[in-house]
Amino acid sequence: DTDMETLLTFKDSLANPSALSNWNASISPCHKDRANWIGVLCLNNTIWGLQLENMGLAGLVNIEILAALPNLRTISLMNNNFEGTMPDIRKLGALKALYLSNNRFAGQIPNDAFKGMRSLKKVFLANNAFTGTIPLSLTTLPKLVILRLEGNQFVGQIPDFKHKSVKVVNLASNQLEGPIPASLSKMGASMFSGNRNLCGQPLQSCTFTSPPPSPSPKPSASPQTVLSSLDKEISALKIALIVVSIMLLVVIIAAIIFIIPQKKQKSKILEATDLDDSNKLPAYDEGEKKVSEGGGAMKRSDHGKLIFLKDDLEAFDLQDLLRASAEVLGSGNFGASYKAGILNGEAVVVKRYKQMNNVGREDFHEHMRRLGRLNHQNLLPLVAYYYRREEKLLISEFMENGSLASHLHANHSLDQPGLDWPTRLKIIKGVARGLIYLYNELPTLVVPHGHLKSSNVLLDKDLEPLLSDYALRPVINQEQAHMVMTAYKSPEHAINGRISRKTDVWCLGILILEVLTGRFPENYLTPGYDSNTNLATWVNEMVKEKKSSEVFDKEMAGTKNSKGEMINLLKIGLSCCEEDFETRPELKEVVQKIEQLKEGDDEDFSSTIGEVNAVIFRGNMEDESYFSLNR
Ligand SMILES: Nc1ncnc2c1ncn2[C@@H]1O[C@H](COP(=O)(O)OP(=O)(O)OP(=O)(O)O)[C@@H](O)[C@H]1O
Repeated sequence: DTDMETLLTFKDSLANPSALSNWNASISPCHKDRANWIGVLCLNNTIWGLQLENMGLAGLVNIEILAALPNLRTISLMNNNFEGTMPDIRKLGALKALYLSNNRFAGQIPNDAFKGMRSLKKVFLANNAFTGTIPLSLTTLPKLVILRLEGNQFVGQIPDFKHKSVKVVNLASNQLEGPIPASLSKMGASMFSGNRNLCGQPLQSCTFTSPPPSPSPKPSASPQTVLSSLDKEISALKIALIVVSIMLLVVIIAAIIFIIPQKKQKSKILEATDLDDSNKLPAYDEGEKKVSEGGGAMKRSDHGKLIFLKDDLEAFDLQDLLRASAEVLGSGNFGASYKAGILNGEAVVVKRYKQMNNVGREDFHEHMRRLGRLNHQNLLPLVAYYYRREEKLLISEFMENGSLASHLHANHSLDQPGLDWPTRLKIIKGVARGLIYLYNELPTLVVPHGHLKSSNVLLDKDLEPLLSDYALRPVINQEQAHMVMTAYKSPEHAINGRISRKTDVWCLGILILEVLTGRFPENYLTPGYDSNTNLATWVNEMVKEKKSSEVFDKEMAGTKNSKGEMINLLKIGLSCCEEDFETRPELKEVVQKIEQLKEGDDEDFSSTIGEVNAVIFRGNMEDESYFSLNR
């Protein structure tokens, strides 16, 4: 009720709240995790976010009112016409994300406007009319990850950002001048473009017209003074060493008394779940074995708990998992995956993640609960998870048809023929549906999937695709994400140092080309993006060199009468791989186009390959935009 009152007060404070028409007292804003009111994000009957975007809201906004919502973590007012000065947010100390871009906020932001905002990770103030210098309190936010100030009128020098957490600071199109501080020198040059006079890495180095004044020479000291000051320094060093040794001794004694007995208990769990550096449990070394072998001394109470997200599957516990026969499925960027047969005969997959240890326990639980609520036929449901600070286990159902990658790239036989065209199109359609579902359900994530690739598209018994490893970016260590996640292999990350909601579109494009060509995207084998090893570059080159007969996978059957659809899908794939993400289509647009493709009938491909190529050439010649889009 209080939350409702707060929101109604907020609505009344707005000049034209007509878009919030269903905000009224007849129904509460949230029912469990579902929102009854537009733009409200709910969790367990409480409000954790407001997403009032593109609503034509205008006038002044009093964000302070929202401080009465105890669980509010994210506020977005983007793409409206709000005006006035920077809203005062300091009473919302738990806020994690503030999105105010694309409004008409103006004027100088006070230096202490962000003081004490210890949880703030994302600050989007882009494309407003802010003036004056960049507020210093922004530079001291301990958790800041993304700051977007582009398209304002900030003046003066860029201050130094103190915390390593900062990954993106976009300052383009302001009136800033002077040297770029070392803390930001690794960002892409586009982050600083369109300013008055900035210099230093990653832009051109600063040239000073007059050399800085040289310090006045110190009078030289006599040998006696030098020796006596050296003496003093040495005795100060001795004292410091003695103090440090005593402190160390105390710490070691305390460790022996308190910590080691506790550690012994914990290590029993470690014995059960730890892999060595080679990413294999010792018990897994000889293929299929009992996981608990060698760990027989474990008591039931010693195990950590598996936390189940789907009630119907709560049929086993960690001990069952550890006892189960298990088989290594493979080892990816994040860690290894195991297939484990549990008591009721069903198989589950346990995947170990080592790059999730920066995220706090509560944030991790909250994110897992969020993922557990997702429900779509093209998403692999997360069944359960296990939390330990250094390592996490995520448990999902085993998909008997393996991954799309294994179907596309394994050697085919009569028993396991390659996928035919109707099946490949069905898979792409399912992937597109799963993706758009993620986009709709996770509106606040920058990349709702983030790790889309063919080994993360699993196939059920009917070859229906299910996406896996989705929406993990918020819990993956930021400093490792760029090494392991496919989103970070996109051109925009290489060029602009950023990823966006269009980055999954790029990954989808690569996946489409992989499905059509049967070629493995080599660019995923190296860190970062390299246009030379990019599949889209290869396809474009082949078409330009009139070698398009080699573009489509020769093992793809069932292509007769489908050439138009195949070419259309190839074009969709290439448009998704557009390097400039501004001109790349939105996911919604791509999914609509994919949905319109028909699945064709089942005849032999070889007889039509010539025709297909002829149509590709004709299509390209006729469609000017085809090449210009995919230069
Ligand atoms: N639920 C599942 N059912 C069947 N096979 C699976 C399942 N989950 C993963 N696999 C398969 O196990 C293998 C290893 O998967 P894993 O997710 O560990 O690595 P990856 O997808 O290759 O890389 P990354 O760690 O970057 O996601 C892959 O071939 C994958 O397709």
